[in-house]
Amino acid sequence: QECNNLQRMEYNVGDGPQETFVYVEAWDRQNASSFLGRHVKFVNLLTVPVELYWEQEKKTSLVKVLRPLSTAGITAFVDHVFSFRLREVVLERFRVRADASNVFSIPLKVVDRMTHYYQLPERNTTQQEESYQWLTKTLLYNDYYYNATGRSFLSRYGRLPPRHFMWPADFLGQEHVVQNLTLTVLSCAPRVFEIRDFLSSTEVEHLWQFAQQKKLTQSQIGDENTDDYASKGTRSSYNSWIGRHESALVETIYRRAYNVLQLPHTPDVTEPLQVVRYRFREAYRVHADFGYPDPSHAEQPTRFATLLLYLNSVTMGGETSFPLGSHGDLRVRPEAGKAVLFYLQTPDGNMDEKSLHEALPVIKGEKWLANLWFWEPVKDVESLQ
Ligand SMILES: O=C(O)CCC(=O)C(=O)O
Ligand SMILES: [Fe+2]
Repeated sequence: QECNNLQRMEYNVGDGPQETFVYVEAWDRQNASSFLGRHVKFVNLLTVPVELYWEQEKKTSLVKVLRPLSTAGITAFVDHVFSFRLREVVLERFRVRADASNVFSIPLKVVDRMTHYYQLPERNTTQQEESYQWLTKTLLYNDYYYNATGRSFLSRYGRLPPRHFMWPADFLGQEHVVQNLTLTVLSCAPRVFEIRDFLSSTEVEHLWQFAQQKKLTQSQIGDENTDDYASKGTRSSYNSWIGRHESALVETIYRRAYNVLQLPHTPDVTEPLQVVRYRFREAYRVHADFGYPDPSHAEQPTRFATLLLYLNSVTMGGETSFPLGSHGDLRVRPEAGKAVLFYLQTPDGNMDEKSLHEALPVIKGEKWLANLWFWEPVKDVESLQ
């Protein structure tokens, strides 16, 4: 049974009627997830920074500052209320919904009137004008997209479908053999695969030794403009980075990873290996690995897939969890040498909001793992907002 389909969709975002193919899950979710975390996307259409606050009954806290004409995302929980503020003035309030598109923009419809009212600078460069056009078209497109697919459109309008190959995930337990490794489907949407013995015990040992020599530093999350909603307590691990050319063995692992994803070796679309150590109770709360590039960037580069490499077996806790897995909450147990591949995009060029995942707290011993991230279509870490 095909569980992922492309379906024709007609739309009009102001350039006349158009049609395209969008990704739909032709899949009957057997255990609809009761998980209440959602990816929430924010769009700032103004030419000034706007503050995003989390509104609780007794206190409000700054989550992040949205740059002018930009997009940002967080993982939030159903029924939480946020506000956009400009110079302390609440412009808009909104609530995270379980079954709606959680894409919120400021202002909703009246950008030019607002600009006038608040005496904000007008869009005065071609780049600003271009970003504004892309962002408004993206918002219009999201209405069509959500109606057709039940998912939010998290990419920028006009982003091409991935040029990279994607392994199909048609049913649970489906296997793909590449060289002498087997990818086994653990979830159809998001597409998650387990690869046993991806690393030999020698390689595990080598990576581990390598990581010991590096100075581990407290893990950062992608955005520095955050406070407690998004960052405090979200990631408590320590990590370091290993470049692919730092040792011949690491280079071999990179080559194998490219083969497993069926990608050409050039251009290099990977980041350095990020080695992570979790101690007792350390965790990484539910998050997405993709980011939001500048809307005026033609290529829209962002992360495409994550390959997790487990460097030890954890006896209690420390599982990687995919709470929106196609067959309910999926928990992968860390086992030395095992890898997990999951895609962050869908075949139509959208970001996969169901790829949210979490590193559960370690209950016994330590957990060591390496992240290997692939970008699409090119690697451009600087482009993320
Ligand atoms: O530790 C894990 O199991 C997952 C790590 C992760 O999601 C990340 O570092 O982005
Ligand atoms: Fe992650």
